Amino acid sequence: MNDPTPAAAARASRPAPPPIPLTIVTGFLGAGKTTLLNRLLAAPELADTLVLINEFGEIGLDHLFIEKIDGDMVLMSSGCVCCTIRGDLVNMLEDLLRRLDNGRIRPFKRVVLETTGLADPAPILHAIMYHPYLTMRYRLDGVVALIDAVNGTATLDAHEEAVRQAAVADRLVITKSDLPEGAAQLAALKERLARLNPGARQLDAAKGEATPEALLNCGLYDPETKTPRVKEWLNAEAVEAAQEEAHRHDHDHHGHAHHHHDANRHDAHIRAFCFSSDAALTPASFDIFIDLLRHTQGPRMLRVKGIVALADDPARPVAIHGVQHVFHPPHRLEAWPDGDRRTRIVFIVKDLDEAFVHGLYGALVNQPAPDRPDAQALADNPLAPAPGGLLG
Ligand SMILES: Nc1nc2c(ncn2[C@@H]2O[C@H](COP(=O)(O)OP(=O)(O)OP(=O)(O)O)[C@@H](O)[C@H]2O)c(=O)[nH]1
Repeated sequence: MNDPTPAAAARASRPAPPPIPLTIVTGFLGAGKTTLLNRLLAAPELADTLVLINEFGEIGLDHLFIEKIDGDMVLMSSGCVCCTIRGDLVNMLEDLLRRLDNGRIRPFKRVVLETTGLADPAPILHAIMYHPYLTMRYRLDGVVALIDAVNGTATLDAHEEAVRQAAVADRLVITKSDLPEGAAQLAALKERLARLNPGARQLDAAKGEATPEALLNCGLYDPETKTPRVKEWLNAEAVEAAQEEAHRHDHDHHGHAHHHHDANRHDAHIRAFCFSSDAALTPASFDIFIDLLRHTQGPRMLRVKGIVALADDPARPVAIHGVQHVFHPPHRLEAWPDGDRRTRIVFIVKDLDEAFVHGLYGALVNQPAPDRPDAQALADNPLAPAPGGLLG
């Protein structure tokens, strides 16, 4: 229906605003996405950038680690953007446009979406590329996939999501080649990535090659430039989206809308949990906690990140980052990033039981599990060291 008011007429006569470039930053768990974003957001080219961060698991911590943000930031947690909250991503992108048009948020010139490390990028690309309104207002500027040189080869062997992330990318950013373990695998990794995605430029983050100029303005995302497998994935998404639409239509028709949710898209063994505690560890117990987790559970811990209160300086927590068996040196923060002063650690694990972590932490802060004495909790705990190990 035509709206005859002068305001509507003025709106209608305004030229359509240029589409807003949208960059997707993906890469497996712990590959270095937040680290790269922090560096990029400090650059003048990224002024007025709106950052969307999607986290896997109930409690997101990434926003605490983003140091400098010129634009706004929206955290989407409790689900992975590629599956459970795919509809939410579309709604959010539409909602941001409404707010922008109504002047209810600070204008932004660019959007960067950081996916979860477990995201399959195909449904995200599909949602953005084939949505009639979003394609008018956003210009998919490119997909940047990060690959960690230390864990990259093993991750590509074990996780199809990582293969897909690398295969759909316009830019492949290799991180951690500065670490000896990463440098040793670099040549083979680069060769593998070139086979997987011959059209994508490879950039070495440690050599300073992942600059805004190299990563932004990749041009409109074009699946035609990708290998045939990528096109297959995107087509599969088109079929699934059509099925979802039909399914939704059926349900709406019968008066009960139903949100389709493919919970099995990720490996059923992978899950996320957030551990929190009011009790502070001593620095020595903290070292033991990390060593025990690393040595006994390394391969099961896909990603560990958190902020930990230490008894020697509880006002300055320690940030920890673990990626499989590799724990990056923890660093002291100058202050707590928000009002919550509890130790909070997010674990993304494969076949690791949350109760083990609680038991170990409890034992180290002298808070044994209620049904077991302290030593017993440690001895029963699969995290407990083997005889002759650190505590053995
Ligand atoms: N040595 C080295 N460390 C790096 C590099 N890039 C990232 N890191 C470290 O790797 C760890 C994980 O980095 P993040 O940026 O949090 O990784 P992420 O991909 O955002 O992690 P998730 O959001 O959990 O998937 C941190 O300790 C970083 O300091 C690099 O190029 N070299």
